[in-house]
Amino acid sequence: MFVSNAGWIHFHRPRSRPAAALYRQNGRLPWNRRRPRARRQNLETMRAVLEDWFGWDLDARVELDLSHITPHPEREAPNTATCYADSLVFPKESTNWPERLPGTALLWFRNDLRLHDNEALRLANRAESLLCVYVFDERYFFGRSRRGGFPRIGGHRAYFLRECVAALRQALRSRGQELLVEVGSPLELIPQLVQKFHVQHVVFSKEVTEEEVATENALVRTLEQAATQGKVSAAIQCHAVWNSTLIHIEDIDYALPGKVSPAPSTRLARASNGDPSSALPPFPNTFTTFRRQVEKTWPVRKTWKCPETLQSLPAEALSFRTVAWAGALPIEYPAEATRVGVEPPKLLLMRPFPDPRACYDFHGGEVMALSRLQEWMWQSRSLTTYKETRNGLEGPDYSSKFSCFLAHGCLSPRLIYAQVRNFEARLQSNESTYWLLFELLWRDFFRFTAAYHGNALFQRAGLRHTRPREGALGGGHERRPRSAVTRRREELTSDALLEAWCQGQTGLPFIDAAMRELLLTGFMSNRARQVVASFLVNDLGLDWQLGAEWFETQLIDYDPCSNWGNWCYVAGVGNDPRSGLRYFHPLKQAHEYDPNATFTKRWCPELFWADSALIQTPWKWGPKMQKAFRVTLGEQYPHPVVTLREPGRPRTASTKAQTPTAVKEQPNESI
Ligand SMILES: Cc1cc2nc3c(=O)[nH]c(=O)nc-3n(C[C@H](O)[C@H](O)[C@H](O)COP(=O)(O)OP(=O)(O)OC[C@H]3O[C@@H](n4cnc5c(N)ncnc54)[C@H](O)[C@@H]3O)c2cc1C
Repeated sequence: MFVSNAGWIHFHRPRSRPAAALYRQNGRLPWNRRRPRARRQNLETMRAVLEDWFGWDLDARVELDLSHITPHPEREAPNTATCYADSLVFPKESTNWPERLPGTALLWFRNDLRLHDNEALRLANRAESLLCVYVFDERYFFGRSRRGGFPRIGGHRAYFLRECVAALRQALRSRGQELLVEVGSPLELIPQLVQKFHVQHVVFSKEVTEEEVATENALVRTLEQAATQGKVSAAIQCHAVWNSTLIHIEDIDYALPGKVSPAPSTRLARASNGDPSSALPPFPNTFTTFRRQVEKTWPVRKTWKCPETLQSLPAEALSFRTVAWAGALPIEYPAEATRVGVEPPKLLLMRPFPDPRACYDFHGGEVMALSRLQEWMWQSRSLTTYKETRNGLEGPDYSSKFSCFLAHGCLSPRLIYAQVRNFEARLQSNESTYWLLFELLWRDFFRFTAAYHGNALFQRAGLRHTRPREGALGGGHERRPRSAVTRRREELTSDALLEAWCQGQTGLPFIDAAMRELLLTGFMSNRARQVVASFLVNDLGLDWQLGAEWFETQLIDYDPCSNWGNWCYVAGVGNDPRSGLRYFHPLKQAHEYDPNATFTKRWCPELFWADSALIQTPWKWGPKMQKAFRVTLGEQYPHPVVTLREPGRPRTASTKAQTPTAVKEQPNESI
């Protein structure tokens, strides 16, 4: 496969296929250097053709090496050091870190898979030698969610994560370092490495959610125990570094567990159990209070640039650089997987078939993240219209698509901030440029909220500590005489309803389109997320935790704080100043955000012939209409699992009492 000077992508044909068939299939694809989208589509087609040749095992057997294709000049991956040189300056000292760390530091990469603005790396690099480690945590790869029993991590995210780790390893190698990759439990593996390489400092980025904090604390306990038994150095120290938010936890005046001042470089056990009963006020319940306080001064620290060279590997580790001991990026699950009796796991780290309808071709890694930042902000200048387009559903540029990179730590939120300020100073400052920062504050807010409320975020009662209404059929329902359709709803069990929702088979085209997009690509727009979440809670009357768990499985950009925080919010158990559930009427939302039904038809192609004005209410189609639209309900497309009240019709007194508040956008509060 190569790109000719004329800009055509040529495929070599595998010999095993008849030449005529292949020629029809591949031929030549135009690769227009001036049109990145066209190029992307061609690359997608190319991938699809290759997938077809090699079947579903493409990624396992053949690594698509596109590096020899000359990159499009506009899409060229920027070099962190040069491209953003003016915003990447050394920040004020974050904490009271020591100038030097004696001995070897082990840097455990978690959701901070980048070199730029990575404070954990910065601290670890002060040691005499540095050992970088990433562990594919078996708990997520083999585990199941608590209520729904879904896999904790699905194929889309697993593949993206693998790309992020591969890119990190590449970046470290280019600076004379190495990334040791392991699969298993960090609680077992890290102490082993500490012992083997005589590590004195274990450095990692601080997380805030239940499981991750439990892991951190357990690791500290294990190391302390090992130290008392003489297995590891008695001077072993753990350093948990705050690394993930726009606003540093130390720079907001709220009492939060995890606040580490005044002595951050102490044992984690002391550090992570900050005292919430200190003199500082508690973290606010509402976003507005938090935002106003932050916006008074915007205390965003400057970003930190990674040095060109890093400390060397410990002497004992130098030998593993060229041997398999450095760990292979797992394409398939390790043999031990069969021991725990999980289903064939090899699919999970492989990319599901890349759907050419996806709004964006997500690839993990720091370079891809910086490239996206460059492309979206500076080249297409989509930032200038972000506020107007952010509720879109289709295409790469209606929103930034930064979330996937932020969730895995390939992109620093402070770098985005610096770039926005740069953009405002050089090109344009308007409501849209502000709004991106506003959304990043929502991300921070959910993270601090998770830190403050701890486990409550994952409980059914959420942050309100009140029980949500049990199985209530929300405000979308009209009390009508029973029809065939409403009977169907009653006959369906909760499991069947959940299954229909997850698979995009509810019979409500807009909902199905969004859920199929999630299933097939691992991404869904913010607007669609709100609508499908509201539908699950209010219209299907299902437990919101099941929805949150399904999102956890599917989303590439899964972030426990943003996901569970938003779900709590929609389910009415979060920190929404308005009481009650938030209701997004699916029909109203469809008419408003997908008026021509292009999004719906893209993901529900069986409804392609349906009239755009009628497509959202298939239960109203009589036999003649079904014939005209070339679809038979119950065959090509399912009957709806619920019937919905027409939007805008006044509610009766009896339904009013039960119904959740329909969402009326409040510009200063809406997410
Ligand atoms: C039910 C539900 C579940 C969600 N789960 C996740 C999740 O697991 N991970 C995740 O990153 N986001 C989640 N979100 C928030 C939001 O939908 C995504 O961040 C956004 O769609 C990502 O696309 P983008 O990067 O193009 O967003 P943009 O509109 O370009 O926003 C820029 C950035 O701001 C932040 N942001 C925007 N909206 C929100 C929000 N509502 N809450 C928190 N941060 C926000 C994100 O970091 C995002 O990357 C969820 C929203 C809902 C309603």
